[in-house]
Amino acid sequence: MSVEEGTANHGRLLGAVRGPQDVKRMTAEQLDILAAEIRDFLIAKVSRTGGHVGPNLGVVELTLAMHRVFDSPRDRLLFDTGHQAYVHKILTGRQDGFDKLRQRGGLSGYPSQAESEHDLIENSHASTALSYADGLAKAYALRGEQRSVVAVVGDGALTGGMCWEALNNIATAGNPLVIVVNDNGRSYSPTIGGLADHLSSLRLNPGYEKVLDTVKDALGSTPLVGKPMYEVLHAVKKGIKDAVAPQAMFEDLGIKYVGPVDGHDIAAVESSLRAAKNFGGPVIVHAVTRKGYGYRPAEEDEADCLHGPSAFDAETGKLLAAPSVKWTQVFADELVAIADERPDVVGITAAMAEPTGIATLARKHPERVYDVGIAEQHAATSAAGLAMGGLHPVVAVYATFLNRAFDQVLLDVAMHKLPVTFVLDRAGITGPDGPSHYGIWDMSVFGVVPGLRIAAPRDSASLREELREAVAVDDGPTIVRFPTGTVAADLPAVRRIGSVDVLAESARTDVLLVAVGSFGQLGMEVAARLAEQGYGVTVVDPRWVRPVPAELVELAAGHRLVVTVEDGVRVGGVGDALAQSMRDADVRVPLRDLGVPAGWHPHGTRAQILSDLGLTAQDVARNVIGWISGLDAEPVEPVRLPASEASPN
Ligand SMILES: Cc1ncc(C[n+]2csc(CCOP(=O)(O)OP(=O)(O)O)c2C)c(N)n1
Ligand SMILES: CC(=O)[C@@H](O)[C@H](O)COP(=O)(O)O
Ligand SMILES: [Mg+2]
Repeated sequence: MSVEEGTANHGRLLGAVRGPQDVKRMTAEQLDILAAEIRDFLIAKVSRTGGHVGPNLGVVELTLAMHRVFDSPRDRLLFDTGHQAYVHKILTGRQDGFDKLRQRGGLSGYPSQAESEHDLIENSHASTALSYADGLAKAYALRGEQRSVVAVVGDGALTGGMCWEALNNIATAGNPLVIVVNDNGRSYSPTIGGLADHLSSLRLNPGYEKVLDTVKDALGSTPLVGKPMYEVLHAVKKGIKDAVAPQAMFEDLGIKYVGPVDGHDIAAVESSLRAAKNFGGPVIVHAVTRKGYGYRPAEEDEADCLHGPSAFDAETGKLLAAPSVKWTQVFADELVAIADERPDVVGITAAMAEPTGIATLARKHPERVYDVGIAEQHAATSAAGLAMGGLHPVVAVYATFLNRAFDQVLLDVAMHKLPVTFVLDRAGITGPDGPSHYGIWDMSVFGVVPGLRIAAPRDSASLREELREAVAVDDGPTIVRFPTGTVAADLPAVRRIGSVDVLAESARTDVLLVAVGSFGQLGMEVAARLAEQGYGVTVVDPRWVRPVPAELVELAAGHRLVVTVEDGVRVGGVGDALAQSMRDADVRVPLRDLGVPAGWHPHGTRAQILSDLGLTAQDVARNVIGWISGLDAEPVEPVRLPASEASPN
């Protein structure tokens, strides 16, 4: 495409970029223009679709430099968490896809192998890229392939334990590997912990910068000619660093350190990357960037630098969606009320205080909230320690992120019967973030943990009630899980049997419909549709879904058909567990379980994906009518006894 044609699309230079080779030829002046055009493009497109505008504005120059120094896809560029790969997608031929970013059938918000040969890691969970990179570099070394491996990892992701496991192995292996630390000082909020302090000591030490500039000027005319010269240059810098900046941490690991470099200075980043590329061993390039760089509404956004907003006004950065009562806020407000009454209740967040609502508690009781960084495993076991110390921790994470702490929940918490409450926001199908963000595993995966109880509230009132019940449990862990978005209108029960809420019942007991969590409303709509066909449906909300309440088995025995519907995987879900309890009690009523098939479901809106999965009132009702009418039509077969038990006559 010519520059002129490109102009018609996205900007004079950007419109002409169809692949990385187009940026390799550009002059410094053109690159500055291109960076500005990319920023304009990101703001224009992501303001309409929503997405990770802040993180991507911070990596424009960094990504340009990476694609100029390395030859993707032969050289592999890995993005930790992957939410900051939009610029990479823009430079690898996918500009046209941004009108449908994170929409069904459109561009994924994360790298996607189906989209491009330039993409590799699709997993949106943080702190994994260095482990992938370690393995990839070992594979290339063993196969004798001369290919660079470059991993971009944020300062937030670097607080995840896997990164340190990987760094330990990377240092030992000694394979050529470039680790770009994208240090903008923030996860959502400012990054916490000793590592963050260390990184800031590196990037903020004026003495080091001044001395370094002097050395660089002196050596500036000396072209880097591979390892020998690099060693000289590096030895000098290392000596200086040790003198003015205590940055031995990385180098004592056996990994060379280059930086800190201004991550918005393309030439400086390129120079560091070329040095790292030619070094012949593992190198960390410490790039200092600013989240939301070049867009004032993002730069000035105190909460999270417009980390991942929904659609927003490009001029002001203000969200376009009207505020609605979110599940998260209901949880946050009730947690504060509980904490006001219970001094033993404390909150833990894994670098997501605002998104999980824990920040509300922190504003009221700052001394009782712990941000552990992106470290869910540590969150779980440090919660166990807090509980051992006489407190009741409430660990608030997105459901999908607790997956990585299964062992910690199972053994460190549950086996010790410790009173820890895990509040899982974004449980079930979420939508725009796609398969690795779907919180669909918890009721199955954690449902097998002995002594752990799982609550799935259906509305605000039940969330408040079940959260209180959870923090009142003192002989084991609890989970309270709820979906993303606007909380459903309160759905009152007609009565309660044990811990089970009956939402609707009829004179006929054709169907027991077990509607898990926020599917309570769906259950009511299904019952109405079946009533039109003359069938009677008892709709129940189990409230505490694992272990399965015994009352459900008793209720099942009084119906012709049991149907369960849950916003979680079917395998090992509530339906499976209820079927097992019914078998154990010899209750031989047919049961059909509806839920999410275990699999990698595409991104879209929550409603679209649930519809694609048949989890709508219309689809469920149609299924139930088919099943119940099938029972009507079934001849009553005599129970066939095995021959040996048949009566002699
Ligand atoms: C295991 C895990 N926990 C939490 C998250 C949610 N999350 C997405 S991005 C992000 C912050 C990442 O910070 P950083 O690595 O510094 O990248 P930046 O956004 O600053 O570019 C978090 C906590 C996640 N993706 N994975
Ligand atoms: C990349 C990441 O894990 C988060 O930024 C996530 O995209 C946030 O999801 P919500 O928009 O549901 O808070
Ligand atoms: Mg960061």
